[in-house]
Amino acid sequence: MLPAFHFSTLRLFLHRFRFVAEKTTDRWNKIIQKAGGKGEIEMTSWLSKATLDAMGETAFDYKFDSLDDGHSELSKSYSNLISDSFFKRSDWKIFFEALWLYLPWLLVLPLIKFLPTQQLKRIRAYMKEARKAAAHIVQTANKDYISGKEGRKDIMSTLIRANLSEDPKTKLDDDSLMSQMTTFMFAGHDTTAATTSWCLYHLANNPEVQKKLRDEIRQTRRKASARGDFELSVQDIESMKYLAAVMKETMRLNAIIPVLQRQAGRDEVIPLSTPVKTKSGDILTSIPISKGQIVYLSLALYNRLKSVWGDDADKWRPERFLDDDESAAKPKIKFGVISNIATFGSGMRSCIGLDFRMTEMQALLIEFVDKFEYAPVPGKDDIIAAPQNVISPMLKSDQGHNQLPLLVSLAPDSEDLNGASD
Ligand code: HEM
Repeated sequence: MLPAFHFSTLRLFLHRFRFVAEKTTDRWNKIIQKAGGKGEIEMTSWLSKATLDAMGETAFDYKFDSLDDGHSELSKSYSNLISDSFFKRSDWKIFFEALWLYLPWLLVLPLIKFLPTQQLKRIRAYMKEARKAAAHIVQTANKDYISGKEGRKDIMSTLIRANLSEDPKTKLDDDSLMSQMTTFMFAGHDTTAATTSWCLYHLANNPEVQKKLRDEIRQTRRKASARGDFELSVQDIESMKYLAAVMKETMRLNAIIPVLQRQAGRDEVIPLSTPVKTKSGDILTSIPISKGQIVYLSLALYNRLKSVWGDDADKWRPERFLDDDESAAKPKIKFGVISNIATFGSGMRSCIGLDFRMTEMQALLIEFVDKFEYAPVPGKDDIIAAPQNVISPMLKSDQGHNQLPLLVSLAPDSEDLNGASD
């Protein structure tokens, strides 16, 4: 899959991410203009729409149109697929589903196609639509390859072309290729939506950081327009160190996949970097693991270890990721795939979508922060981290679904909103 996630492919996506970001701010602008210049916007649902559209545009060259209220069948069947089935379950359904865990898989697997639970019905409807869309992409990419056309640039098409030139023995069949579409949607949509929501949450609660970030964005835009460029280039975006620090600090503090699970392939002894004292007073310097044993790795805990990040590990402070920040944690142990943050896993199964997500979030945040100012909504600021399919913001006083209401108004000296500023 690596060719599909190559940096040169991702560069091509920047203008598509930008398009989605502009469409989102356009919708928000309409809402706040109607509310007299300042309005409440529920961020998680909008970001879920924006990231689904961005995923469609870049990964499959497919228009979900969810920012236009989801006219595509796939978008309708996918919308809130996991969170709905997670929360809208009666006690008997939870009991029924829990029973499966005690049945042999060989018995359960053939039944999954027919079981009438709400969750499985929705997953089956989604799979039907996803397969239709994926089959179309696979056929088009195959045709382009045979006719020697350069073809489409989305991730799936690049993946299909790379696969066609593979050794026939290791090639994926069409069915496996189509399954990748579902993997991308599950792995890359809600994850980015939740992380961007957390980012806006922290910016709303830290107005001085929000202003500093906006200043950096505008300064970079001024430099680009002095060069005669209308849009920011990839290099411009890469040069925005404060934006990167804001994103990294959010990913550190809000690891939206908090725990990974691994199964030991053989008996092993894991050495500990620091000895641990158990409740009975024994000192452990290593942990023995038996073959087949399940090991849980807490990414969220590592990201908040005081021994790694310093005494303010629980505080959101982007400055810790700036090179010139003297007080930034300089950890002795290096872990993960980006700046010692565990959020994307580590090693050969770490997140393949890391650069994709960085580029997407950069494009969204640049647009969002340049155009609007964000603040908590009085009386609706009791935000907690809730375990849904990923860890998302939710109101403590109104639990049941993702929610991040924020007060949104035009940012000072905001331009480019069809004359809507001032
Ligand atoms: C903030 C956003 C994201 C987070 C926090 C995240 C996190 C992770 C983590 C922790 C893993 C490792 C799972 C494991 O080791 O068991 C992973 C794997 C993966 N991610 Fe992401 N991810 C994000 C965005 C994306 C995006 C945007 C895509 C695709 C466009 C993506 C595609 C994948 C895929 C395909 C894998 C499986 C890799 C493998 O098994 O070899 N992710 N992700």
